[in-house]
Amino acid sequence: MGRDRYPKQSLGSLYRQIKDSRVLMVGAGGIGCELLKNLVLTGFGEIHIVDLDTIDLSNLNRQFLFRHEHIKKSKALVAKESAGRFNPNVKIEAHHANIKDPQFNVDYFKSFAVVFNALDNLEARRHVNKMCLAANVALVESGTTGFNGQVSVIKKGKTECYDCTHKETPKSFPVCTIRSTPSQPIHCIVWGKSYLLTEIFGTSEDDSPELDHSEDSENLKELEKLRQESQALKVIRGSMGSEDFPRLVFNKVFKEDIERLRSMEEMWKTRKAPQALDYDKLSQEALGSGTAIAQQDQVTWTLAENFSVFVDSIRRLSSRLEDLRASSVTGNAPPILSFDKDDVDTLDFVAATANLRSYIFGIEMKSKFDIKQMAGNIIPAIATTNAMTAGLAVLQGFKIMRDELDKAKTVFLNPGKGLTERATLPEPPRPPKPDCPVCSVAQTRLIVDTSRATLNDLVEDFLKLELGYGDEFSVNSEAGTLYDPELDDNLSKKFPELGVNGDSFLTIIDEEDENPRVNLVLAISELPLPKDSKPIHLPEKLSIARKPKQTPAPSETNVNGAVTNGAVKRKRDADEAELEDELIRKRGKVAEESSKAIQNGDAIVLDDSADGAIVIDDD
Ligand SMILES: Nc1ncnc2c1ncn2[C@@H]1O[C@H](COP(=O)(O)OP(=O)(O)OP(=O)(O)O)[C@@H](O)[C@H]1O
Ligand SMILES: [Zn+2]
Repeated sequence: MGRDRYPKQSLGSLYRQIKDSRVLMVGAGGIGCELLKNLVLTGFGEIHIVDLDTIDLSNLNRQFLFRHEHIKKSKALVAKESAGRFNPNVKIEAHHANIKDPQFNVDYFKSFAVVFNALDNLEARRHVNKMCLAANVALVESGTTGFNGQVSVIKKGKTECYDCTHKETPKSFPVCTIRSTPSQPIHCIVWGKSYLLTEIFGTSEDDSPELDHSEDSENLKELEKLRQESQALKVIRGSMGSEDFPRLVFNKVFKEDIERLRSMEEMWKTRKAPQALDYDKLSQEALGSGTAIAQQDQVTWTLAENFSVFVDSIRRLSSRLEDLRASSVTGNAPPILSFDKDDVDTLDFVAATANLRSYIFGIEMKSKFDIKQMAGNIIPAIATTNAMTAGLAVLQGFKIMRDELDKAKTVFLNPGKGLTERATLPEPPRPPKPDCPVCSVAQTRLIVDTSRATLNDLVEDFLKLELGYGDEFSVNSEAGTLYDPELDDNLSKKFPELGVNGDSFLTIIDEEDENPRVNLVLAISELPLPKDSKPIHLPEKLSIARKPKQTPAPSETNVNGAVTNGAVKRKRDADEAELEDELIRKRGKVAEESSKAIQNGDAIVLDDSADGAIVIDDD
């Protein structure tokens, strides 16, 4: 019996089309492994995989294409090797690379019938969304968080794009809460991870997205003191590797800094004052506890045990950094160590220092296991959710292949009532938002001879003279604003000096009060043009619509309960808000509506406890 008998039977005429198609899968992690297996077994003729990461021990419980011997190898390459065995008729091409690399340009995206996202971060999802819009290729976007999953179809001009809806920014904490007045375990964990670890073994706390500096101006005096404390810690870094190093760090952060804080009586009128710790006393108490305790990650360590793990982990990290420094090449950036939830040395350090600080402030101490979840912002990944989501993604892929976009669905997967029942809630995709800055735009490719073209050529010659823009507009790259009526310093600069190269995108925002045009997105292609011609050339006809008149958008409540008004400029660009926040926002609605869907007989996935069969009815 041929391996393609069943796919042929169930897919009918679509089978041939699928066999001749080329699809792209971005991300080969939890969803990606399941998705690749589905694509290969369905018989998609050519599958490209892009993933930048290598395999980690913690991936193995659910990323079933990987085995222990694959740890540290490329996910994309191993996924190709493992899944290729399921169906040798399928051609798989694997790239161990970032999807944002310039080799994956608009033409590359154009070469696929469908793009499947199996990513885990907002930034990469936004990028693929933008590339698929530019290439006019359909994208199946998917994501999971614990028991919740979501699949949606994105097609230029037909459906909402990834950026049409607001994505929440990750949670950050005011600096003073973290550095001076912690009140919850998470505050101490962020302190251990984003302040102490980075100050001693990394660069500087200022880079951390978890620290919110927006209230800085209200606390200038305290912040000045905190800056001095950081400076003093930097001096202590100089004795890294010495026998005394753990004591020096300990006395600084768990004694002197705490005593200074405690002396600020105003601060402790309404809060419990912190209590400094004593190194010698704790080392006496810790004599019997040893370092093996660090392996017990489900129990809450005693104060003395936390002390032992602190001393041991700071020594482990110090010698690692010393070794890295000894082998680093002069001229390169000095080596640093940064937090990784799967790096046991950094995790032990963060767990122990967070707990010591919690003790000082009278906050509950936590187990290393709990700290790992909190420090890594981890919601456990559920293999079954990934598998179901990947299955739903392929079903949507079929509709795209059949050119039946009108039948495509945004599907929410969520835990139904109880543990055994699961349900999906399909909705028709929403239309594109007329004011979306990403998809409701005019878009074109622009050929630029970057060896000659200056920003002035673009602004004066191309935008004003050729396209008829007035005086009020701005030119923006991914790095920020390059030009607006108040910012003309860059006009004489050539494109590469502004960080704009082939396959960069520029967005032109018309800021005229009267009847402004929609945003214009220019996909730059680098090409030498004849010397006697202009250095910027528009290869295709372009028409730019006017922005729809603003009607005040209804207020909506975000995850954190803050009310935002859709008419106000959206807060954009956070690295890892991911799909999760959207899912959390929708979770309440899904739970409520899925029970309605059950009553109405709409599409549903039910785990039938009688015979274990799972029925997926997606239409
Ligand atoms: N810009 C990018 N280019 C290519 N691949 C990416 C990019 N960003 C993320 N990925 C990949 O997307 C995949 C997402 O998979 P998943 O959510 O299962 O994460 P993971 O890192 O495998 O697991 P976990 O984060 O739960 O430990 C990862 O393999 C990751 O390397
Ligand atoms: Zn959009």
